[in-house]
Amino acid sequence: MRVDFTKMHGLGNDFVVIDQRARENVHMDRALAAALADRNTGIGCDQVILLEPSEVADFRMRIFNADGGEVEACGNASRAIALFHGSAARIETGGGLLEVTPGNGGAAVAMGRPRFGWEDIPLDYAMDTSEMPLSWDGLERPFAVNVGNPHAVFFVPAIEDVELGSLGPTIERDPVFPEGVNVGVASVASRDRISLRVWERGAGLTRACGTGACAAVVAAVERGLTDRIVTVALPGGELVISYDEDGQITMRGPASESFRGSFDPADYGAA
Ligand SMILES: N[C@H](CCC[C@H](N)C(=O)O)C(=O)O
Repeated sequence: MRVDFTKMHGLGNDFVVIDQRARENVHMDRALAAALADRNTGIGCDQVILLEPSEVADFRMRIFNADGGEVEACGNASRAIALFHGSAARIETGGGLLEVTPGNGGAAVAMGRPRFGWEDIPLDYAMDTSEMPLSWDGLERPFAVNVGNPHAVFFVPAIEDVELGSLGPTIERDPVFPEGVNVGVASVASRDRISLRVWERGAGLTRACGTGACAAVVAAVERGLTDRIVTVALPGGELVISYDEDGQITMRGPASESFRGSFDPADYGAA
């Protein structure tokens, strides 16, 4: 039986969305997610997003990276799903409960509060997460934070000068990050503007990373580099992140539907 999907993106970070809230049409696993995400032999995307019923929210969003790994959070997909759903909703994710509000060609997402403890990131051993005493070929002393998923944020003078395509995977897979990590390189342009590139865990370089933008703003505010409302310029476009006095993160930005289609799981070796 063919399975319907909707192709969506947030600033070029793209998704295959499969709505299984009414019934399960296909059993998603690592192999099928990676096969669907493959840009040569599959549909092609950075993440596969599954919608399912939830006991604690309006519905549940499951996130599978292009490598097939299931993870806890995806900021850009949260906005895409808000648009897809079409009205305000509470969404259950592995990283916690999100509140989404669609509008103005995108959505606002209440992402919850960041966590800073070394075991929350997680890291392999105790250290100061606000300035990890480590370096990787000149990239050094990142701010580590969990915003539903783990991020290491490096502040640099010029993000385009960083060889993120080679340094990203090295850092992502460093044993100090037992669950891997998303790697952001950020430059602070002013008290309300940051430029950012992200090597995503399980997906590589993407056009945008919503949780990466949240992590970069939290890091910048905690280090006193910016005010609490910041425009983050990513390769695919801009997001506005606020990180308020009581620690709540809100992300605002666009989301789009690209096209709708269907696939036969048997073509991907699935039942
Ligand atoms: N690669 C991330 C998941 C997708 C995050 C990104 N696409 C976003 O918009 O937040 C991780 O493994 O935690």
